[in-house]
Amino acid sequence: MNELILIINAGSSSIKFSLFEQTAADPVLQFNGQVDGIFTQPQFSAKDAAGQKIANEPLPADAPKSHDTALRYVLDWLKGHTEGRKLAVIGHRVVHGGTGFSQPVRVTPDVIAQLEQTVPLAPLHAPHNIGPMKILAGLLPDVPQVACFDTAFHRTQPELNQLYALPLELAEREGLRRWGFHGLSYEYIASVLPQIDAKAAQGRTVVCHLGNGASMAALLGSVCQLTTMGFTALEGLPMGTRTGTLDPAIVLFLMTHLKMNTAEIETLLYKESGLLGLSGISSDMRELHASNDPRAKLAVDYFANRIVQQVGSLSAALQGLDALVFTAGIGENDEHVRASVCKALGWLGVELDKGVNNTRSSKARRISTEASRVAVYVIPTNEELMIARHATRVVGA
Ligand SMILES: Nc1ncnc2c1ncn2[C@@H]1O[C@H](COP(=O)(O)OP(=O)(O)O)[C@@H](O)[C@H]1O
Ligand SMILES: CC(=O)OP(=O)(O)O
Ligand SMILES: [Mg+2]
Repeated sequence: MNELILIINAGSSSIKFSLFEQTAADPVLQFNGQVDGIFTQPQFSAKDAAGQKIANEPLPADAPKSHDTALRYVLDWLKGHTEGRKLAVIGHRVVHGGTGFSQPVRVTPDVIAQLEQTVPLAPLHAPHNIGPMKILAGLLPDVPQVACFDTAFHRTQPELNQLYALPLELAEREGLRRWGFHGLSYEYIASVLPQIDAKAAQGRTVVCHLGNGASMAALLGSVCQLTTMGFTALEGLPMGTRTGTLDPAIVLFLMTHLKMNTAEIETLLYKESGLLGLSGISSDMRELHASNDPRAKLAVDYFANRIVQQVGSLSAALQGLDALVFTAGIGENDEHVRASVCKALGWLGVELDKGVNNTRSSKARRISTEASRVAVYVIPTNEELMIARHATRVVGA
C-alpha cells in the first residue's frame, strides 16, 4: 500500500489538515478537515475524498482551548483512520520565511530556531506554525517534516516592487522588504490556470485571495510581479480583523498621543480592526451579510472598494488585464463581494454573468460573460496539495 503524506496548515484560530496518498503522479487526497474556533468553540470536522462529511463534533469542553489540544485531537482521529499505514512525510504551511527561507526546507532543530526569530513578523501565525513541528518531532521522530513558505512565491517580484523607500542600508540589514504572503495559494492557482485559460496563464492575471487574511497578486505568465502584502501580512487589503495599509504616522500618533504600548498597538492592528473594527459586529462576511446594521454594509463596501483600487494598481503593474481570479473563503463563496467588485470594474471591460456568479459550486468556473473583455474566474485554492507536492519532492531529493 502507498505511503501517506500529512499536511498541517495552522492559522490564527484554526488548524486545517489534509491526508494524501503518495503516488507516482500527483498526491491523492484521502481525508481533510479542521479544528476551527480554537479559542471560542473548538469544533472538529472532517471530509472524505469525495467531500462527504465524516466527522463533525465539538472538542471536549474541559480541554484547554489551544492549538496544542486541537492538534492532538486531529492526530488521535487520524490514528483511527490510518491503521497500519506508513506516514512518509509531514508538510507544514509556514507564513513567514523571513530572510532565511525562499524554498521549502526539511525541518531541523536549526530551522525551528531560525523560524522562532520570525514570530514578531507574523504574530498571528508563526507560533502556530512552529508549535506543531515541535509536537510532531516528539511524537513521530522518524517521520521527516518539510516547511513550505507563503513568502517564497513572491521572490520573483521586480526589485522596485519589493523595496520600501527607507534608507537602503537599513532596509537591507533588517530585511525590511515587501515579502508578500499567500504564496502557496497563488502557486496552486498558477499551476491550474493553464488548463482553465491558457491565454491568461501566459498573459496578465490578477488573483484575489480573499479569506480571513486577504491579499492580491499580479501574475505575468504565472510569475508574480506585485502583491498587496508586504513586510508582514498586515499591508494591503483590510481583512477580517487586520487594518491593511495605513498611514504609518497613525502608529506614531497612537504611541505619542494616546500613550499606547507595542502590545496594545499590535492587538489593535491585527485583532480589532478590518471588517470587525469597521462593523463593530463580526470579522466574518457571512455575519455581515446577515446583518441589517448600516455599519455591516460599510465594512463590506469598504472591503470591495479596496479590492477595486488594488485591481487598478496591479493591472498597471501588468500593463493590462486578461483575467481576474477569485479564491479563498470569501473569493470562493461570496457572490455579493464578487458582484460589487466586478460592477465597479465595468470601465475595464469586466462583465459578470450574474446567473453563474450566483450559482453555488465548489468547482472552478468562469463567471464573466463571453463578451467580457476580462475573463473572470472562481478557482478554489488548495494550499495543502501544493505543500504535499513540495514535501514529496524535498524528501525524495
Ligand atoms: N459562504 C460564505 N459566504 C461569504 N463568506 C464566507 C463564506 N464562507 C466563508 N466565508 C468567509 O471566509 C473566511 C474564511 O476564509 P479562509 O480562506 O478559510 O480564511 P483563513 O485561511 O485566513 O482562515 C471567513 O472568515 C468568512 O469571512
Ligand atoms: C498570510 C495570511 O494572512 O494567512 P491567513 O489568510 O491564513 O490568515
Ligand atoms: Mg488561509
